[in-house]
Amino acid sequence: MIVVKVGGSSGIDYDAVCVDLAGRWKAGERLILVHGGSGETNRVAEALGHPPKFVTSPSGYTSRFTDRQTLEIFEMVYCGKMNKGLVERLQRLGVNAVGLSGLDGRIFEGKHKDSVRSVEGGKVKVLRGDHTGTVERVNTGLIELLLGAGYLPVLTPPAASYEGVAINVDGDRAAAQLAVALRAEALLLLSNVPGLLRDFPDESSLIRDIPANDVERYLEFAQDRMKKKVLGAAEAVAGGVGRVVFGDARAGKPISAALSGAGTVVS
Ligand SMILES: Nc1ncnc2c1ncn2[C@@H]1O[C@H](COP(=O)(O)OP(=O)(O)OP(=O)(O)O)[C@@H](O)[C@H]1O
Repeated sequence: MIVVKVGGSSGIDYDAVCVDLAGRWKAGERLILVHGGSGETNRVAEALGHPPKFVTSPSGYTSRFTDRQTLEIFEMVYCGKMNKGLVERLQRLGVNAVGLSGLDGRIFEGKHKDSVRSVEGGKVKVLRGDHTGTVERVNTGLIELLLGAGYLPVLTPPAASYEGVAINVDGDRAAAQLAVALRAEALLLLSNVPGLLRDFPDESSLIRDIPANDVERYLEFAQDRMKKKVLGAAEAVAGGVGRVVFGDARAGKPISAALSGAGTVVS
């Protein structure tokens, strides 16, 4: 089993990802697609007059402050436009894909965090009314049912809280938990960069290999949202996933390239 997570930043070639995915699926490989949608969510939120608000925690992690209205916009984009766009591409390529969010069948579950600490102007503020959390549990029953019946699952945040509330969760870490739960042989985190760069945005500074027992040390090279990918990779390899690759989804055959060693390989 291979878990492929494709991001939602600008420049990603979703046609290239789906053509590659469809080819491998039809050849008999079992794969699951997880996706993001941050770039499009930002555009739609601006257009709807509710611009995105990002907060940086005292430990340096950036996240989207998700009030109820933001959550609804997030769902429109992630579960609507992005998810159905990918399912449609796969259907046109002859793959019977099924798109679901983590809320459906409680595929992704975690604790609801209602407040977040944010560093603003050198001071730490507590913001309430946040609909976020982290995936702690993956319920694989529905996924196994779909895979067993020949469907390719296309999954997206949000997740379900233990009380059944929709929560915005990081897609990379959700994909990592999924890969662990399914005992996947590989997790591919594909985005609009060649991999983890030692000196972002200099693409010639690509880090080619990271030893599985030393992933967290590489957090120092990751800025803002890349930190979550490094954290997800650490969680996946600690949970028994054989290999995590940070790969490029901007062109070519992104999945095949990542599986044949392009990008940053954590193993
Ligand atoms: N050291 C680094 N190497 C590579 N990219 C980095 C680094 N530090 C920060 N980044 C940023 O991380 C981004 C990738 O993370 P991001 O979460 O935005 O992507 P995504 O997975 O495509 O999106 P989504 O959240 O929608 O799934 C890159 O576009 C880049 O701007």
